[in-house]
Amino acid sequence: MELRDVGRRYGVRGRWVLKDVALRVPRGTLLRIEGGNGSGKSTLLRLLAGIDAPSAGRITGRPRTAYVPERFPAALPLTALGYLTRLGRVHGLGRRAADRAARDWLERFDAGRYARTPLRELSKGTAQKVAVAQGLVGAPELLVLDEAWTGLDGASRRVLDRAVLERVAGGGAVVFVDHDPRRLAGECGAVHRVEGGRLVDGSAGPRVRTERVRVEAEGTGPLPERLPGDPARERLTGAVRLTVATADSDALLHALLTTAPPWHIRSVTAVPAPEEPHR
Ligand SMILES: Nc1ncnc2c1ncn2[C@@H]1O[C@H](COP(=O)(O)OP(=O)(O)OP(=O)(O)O)[C@@H](O)[C@H]1O
Repeated sequence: MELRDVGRRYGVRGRWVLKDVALRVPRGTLLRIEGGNGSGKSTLLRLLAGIDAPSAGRITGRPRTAYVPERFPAALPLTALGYLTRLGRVHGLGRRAADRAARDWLERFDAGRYARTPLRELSKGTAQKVAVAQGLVGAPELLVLDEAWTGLDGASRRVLDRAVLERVAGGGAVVFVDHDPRRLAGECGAVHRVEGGRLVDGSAGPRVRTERVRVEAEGTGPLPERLPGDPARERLTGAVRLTVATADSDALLHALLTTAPPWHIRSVTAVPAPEEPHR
């Protein structure tokens, strides 16, 4: 697939969120997209996924694509298995093959016992497993992952890491955004950074200096007293800001999303080392 001079703005007079983006996504490659908050990463992923169209430029050679969005539409009136089986059918699998693939992926994510559970009754962690499984069930030629690891437990994150590498080894392309700069580090064919609406080579950028992650979250219940990574806490209006070492950020997000009642994640920002505030 190839993007040529691609631009995207929301509204005819809106500012260009992306401009003159040129990108080739060859088969068998793993591509990381990075960039600051609101820089346009999700916009680029939606264009790559084909669920949004560019305002300028062209996208050619689209392969069979699956997309795991930042937020999963869990309100569909389907069970986990019913949903995954349908997605498998959409990707061209026969009824039995789709059923088998759906069950396999639920098992791999240790969620087989929720096969018959309606999507809207799933916990946040299990819903995220289903969200990720729907991207994998049809073995797509292009897989687009927007923060897909967030909300998964440690074992499931490793399952997803492996699944991504399997897709790439099988000739598929995977493009992802993740707040953890170590995610599949060393495995990426290329790292690109969205900066000022342009796509630039990101491999030597702030990524390597990132040591901490700042999470802003809001919730109706109390914040758990013990949180992974013992984050620095800062109260905001109606929210809390937590800063932890990058190594602890996944565990922190998982703890916030799975506490009862769950906390809602407002934003996740990588904090480059030179800007690190005093704790
Ligand atoms: N549907 C939309 N309508 C209007 N503006 C939008 C829309 N989607 C995104 N934007 C704007 O486009 C810009 C880029 O947003 P985008 O979500 O792509 O950034 P991002 O890098 O993924 O951000 P984050 O890291 O916070 O997820 C932001 O200013 C955002 O407000």
